[in-house]
Amino acid sequence: MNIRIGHGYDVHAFGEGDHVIIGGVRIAHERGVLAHSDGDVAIHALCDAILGALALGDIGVHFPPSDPQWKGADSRALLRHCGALAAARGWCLGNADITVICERPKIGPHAAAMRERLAADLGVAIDAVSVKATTSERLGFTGRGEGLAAQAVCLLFGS
Ligand SMILES: Nc1ccn([C@@H]2O[C@H](COP(=O)(O)O)[C@@H](O)[C@H]2O)c(=O)n1
Ligand SMILES: C[C@@]1(CO)OP(=O)(O)OP(=O)(O)OC[C@H]1O
Repeated sequence: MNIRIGHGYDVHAFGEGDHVIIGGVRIAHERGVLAHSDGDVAIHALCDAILGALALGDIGVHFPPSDPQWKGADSRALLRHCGALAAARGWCLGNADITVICERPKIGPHAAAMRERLAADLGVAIDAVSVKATTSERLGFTGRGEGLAAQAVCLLFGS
């Protein structure tokens, strides 16, 4: 069996707004995020992990921020596209593990819904997708509440 590993990282600064979208879940919040798309930091990191495992460049190559097509884009559609790129090359997702880094919002209450949506978009069982969170103990830009960050790793397997 062949296996591939991929890693992704993304950041979005907070801006005006009353909600954020993380892991495909809309969460009421006193700030929004600055983004060309819906600014889903967890999905962007996961897309980059999948693209990295495939050695197909990064999310900006496939969905350029300069392209009006992606303005306000639903990141779940981008994730489905990345999953399809893997499937077309004979790769299946073994598992993915995402860590969201922020003081707020709290991710824990939403993690199950995120896992469900991400697993559905990638056509895998929910136990193949993990969503975790950590603060950065008030240190750095996430600690100061200036934005959201996320890291993701994934394993692909193929015959
Ligand atoms: N945005 C966040 C951050 C953290 N959590 C949960 O709280 C736990 C403790 O966080 P520490 O940074 O103090 O280690 C963490 O393990 C998460 O379960 C969260 O839900 N949302
Ligand atoms: C998906 C895209 C499309 O503009 O979303 P953005 O909101 O620009 O987010 P970022 O993570 O900075 O870069 C990825 C982009 O390709």
